[in-house]
Formats: sequence, C-alpha cells, structure tokens
Amino acid sequence: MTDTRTLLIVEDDAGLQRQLRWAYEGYAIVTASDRQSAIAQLRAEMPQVVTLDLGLPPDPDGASEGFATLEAIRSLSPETRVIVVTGHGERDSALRAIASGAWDFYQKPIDIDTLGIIVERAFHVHAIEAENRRLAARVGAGDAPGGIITAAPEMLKVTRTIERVAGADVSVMLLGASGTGKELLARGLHDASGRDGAFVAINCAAIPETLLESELFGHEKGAFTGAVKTTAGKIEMAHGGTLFLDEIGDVPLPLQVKLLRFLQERVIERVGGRKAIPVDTRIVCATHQDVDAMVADGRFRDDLYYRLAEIVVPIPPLAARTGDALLLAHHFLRHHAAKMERGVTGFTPEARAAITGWGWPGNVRELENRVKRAVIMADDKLVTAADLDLSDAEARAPLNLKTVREAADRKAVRDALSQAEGNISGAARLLGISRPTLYDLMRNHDLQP
Ligand SMILES: Nc1ncnc2c1ncn2[C@@H]1O[C@H](COP(=O)(O)OP(=O)(O)OP(=O)(O)O)[C@@H](O)[C@H]1O
Repeated sequence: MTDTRTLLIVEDDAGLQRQLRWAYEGYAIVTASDRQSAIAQLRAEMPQVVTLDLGLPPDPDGASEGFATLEAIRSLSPETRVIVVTGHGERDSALRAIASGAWDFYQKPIDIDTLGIIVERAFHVHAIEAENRRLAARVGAGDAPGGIITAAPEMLKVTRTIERVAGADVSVMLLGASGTGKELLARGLHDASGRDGAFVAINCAAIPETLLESELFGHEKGAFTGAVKTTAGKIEMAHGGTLFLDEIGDVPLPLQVKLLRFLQERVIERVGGRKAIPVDTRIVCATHQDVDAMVADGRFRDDLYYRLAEIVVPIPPLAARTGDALLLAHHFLRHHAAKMERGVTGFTPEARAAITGWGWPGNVRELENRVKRAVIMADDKLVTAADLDLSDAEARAPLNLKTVREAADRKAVRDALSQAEGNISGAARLLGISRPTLYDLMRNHDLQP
C-alpha cells in the first residue's frame, strides 16, 4: 500500500465526474464511468476510498450495475471503503448497499462539502484500519518460545535467555508479577528443552499446606484418611519432563526441606511410603515475591534457593515492554472476535492511546480480560476506550509537562504529609524545602495537613 491517498470516482455523468474531480484537495483522483473501467482502476491504483454511483451503464436508471461493481470491489479489495451515491429517493438501494458492505451512502443532488466530509472520514477510518491490520500482522511474526507474543526489546531479551537455558541442565527461577506470563515462559522453556516427558504445573499458593506435600510427592494407599489408592505426585508425573512450581515462595519450611532432598538426590518418597523412587524431573519455578528478602529473614531456605535459582530471569511488567500492550491488544482482539464471531476489527485512536498510557497492574492477564470484555461490549467495528473501561485513563492522560510536574508535586507533598503524620516541619524536612515553601505548595494544591 502506498502512502498516497487515492480516491476513485465511479460516475457515468461526464459533467458530474469533472465537477467531482476538481472538488477535492489532498487526494490523487482517478475516475471511471462503468464497472469494467472501475475494476481496472481499482487494480491499477489501489484507491483507499471509492465513491460509487449506483446507476451505471448499461442500467443507468436502475442499480444492478452499481451493485455488481460494489460486489466486485468488496471481493477484490475488502479494505477499500466504498461510499455509494444514489439518486434522490432511492433510500432502499442505499440501505441495501450498506448491507452489502458499502461503508456509507450519499443521495443526489450532490453537495460537494457534505460528500467531502464523508470522503475524508472514510480515508481516516481506512488509515486507522490499515494501522490496526499492520499491528495485527506483526503478531505471531516472531517465533518466541511458548507462543509468547512480544516485539519489545525488554522481553525479547527474556525469551532469548529462555531459549538459551532450555537445553542446559540448570534450574531456572522466573521472577515477575502476576499475569506477566511466567507459566507461558516455563512451558516455552520445556518445549525448547527437547525433553520428552510432560510439562506439569502446580501453583503452590493455591493448594492448602496440608495437601501440598501429597500433591508434589504423591501418597501411598492408606497414608492418611481419604488416601484410598496410591497416587503419583506432580514430581513423578513430570518424570522425563518439566515441573513448573509457581509461587515457590509459598512453600512452607518443612516442605522446603523435602524439596531440597529431592533436588540433591533426585529421588522422592511418596507420603506414607518407604521406597525411594528415582525421578528425572526438571524444575522451573516462579514467584512474584522478593525471595532474597525471604531468604534474608529466614522464611526461605538459602540452600534450596541456590538449588532452584541457578539462573534467575526477571520478567518485566507489561507497562515496561515497549509497544507490547498494543501488540497484545490486537492479538487478543483478533482471537476473541474470531472465537465469538464478532465483527470487531480494531481500536479507535483514543482506545489505542488509552492502552498505551495505562499502567497495567494486572499485566497481560488484565489486558486480555479487558479486550475480551470490550469485544463483547463494542457497538461498532472499532473498540473504544469506554468499551475497555479505560475512558478515565484517557481523561487522566497528561496534557503537557506542566500538568505532569504539578501532579508529581502534589503527590510528593501528600506522601510527605502522610509520612510525617501531618507535621508540617517534618514533611518540609522530608521534602528538603522550607516550611513557607511547603505552605505555598499546600495552598496551591489545596491540601490540608
Ligand atoms: N507475552 C504473551 N503473549 C501471549 N499471551 C500471554 C503473554 N503473556 C501472558 N499471556 C497470557 O496471559 C495469561 C497470564 O499468563 P501466565 O498465566 O503465564 O502468567 P503468570 O505470570 O504465570 O501469572 P500468575 O503469576 O498470576 O500465575 C495467560 O492466559 C497467558 O496465556
């Protein structure tokens, strides 16, 4: 697609065609007077927008040629926006044309200004859709492990590390906030490792302490009330494969000892069992907690930590991945629109600004949830910021540097006052300013101690 904005005018009235040709500025204009020449121009010039008179020869008083031309344009170039121009009082034809995929309609007699606005809007929408398609096409272009979608250098560094360590016999600890894709990366690591066994995941925070041991190590029949049959644990199930221990920081200390033994000796004992069972299970673990701090204050065994964390991979939050929020938003939009059979094709410019500006505290999971809901809620082909429930985000987007600075000042003053429990001298000291300056700031920002 070239950057030139090209308008194709399909009109059999030579006078009107001339009039229209000179009416617009800023577009390259090409014209056609019947179906055949219209299609030839479409192929040659690839116009983004077409105005199409429905009454074309050999049926200038009907609409059959116009509809045939519309159909041909739609099938040859579905992205092209077609505005049909109908005779006065041919409202039914106009509506039929919209149902057949025309983007808008206009009735004769032609008012150049009004038609001009419709044409300009059509170019605008075409440009947005083209940008949406371009972004969507980037999705899946890479072959990052585990189907991870990213084009951000910050994240590509992570995926490269994962690929590099996949084949090595090292333990990997993924550090990242909830919803950053830790499980997806762990699965990717397993896939790239070439290990034949299964990928098994367990969330240590989601399982009550009392059950976690038997979940991990399995149990013998009769080991405890309810243990009606001998059951293998997750470590055994992942024999020859990979076990993903999510939220490793939530493993209680006594179980940490047992886990350490397994890592050192590569054998396990089921709960209630006496037999040492050799297992070849690779461990990948993850947590959103500060494990260093946990080790420092004794909540996590350091010997286990060193066994688990030969390679530590920090995963950046979504907001720190340049361009990824929009990239992933398009991916999820395409995915859910197809799944739910909704004709939603992209985002409005405001929605895109809101996606880029939002802090994404819930990371990729939050993004997917918002986009999924928006696909259901959208009234139109383009998802709005309101559909994403991000209209506030847009309103809060900073106007300029001055507003950013004011907001930062206000926050710093508020934080200092709260830290100093309302004591003005204390807050002024924390901020490194004099009391009168603090008073001025408080007055400007309408803040009370
Ligand atoms: N880069 C990505 N590309 C595509 N999908 C992603 C990406 N990152 C995360 N997802 C999807 O987002 C959701 C959350 O990811 P995942 O469960 O891997 O996160 P997590 O960090 O393990 O979260 P938690 O710590 O809460 O378990 C999943 O549906 C996952 O498929």
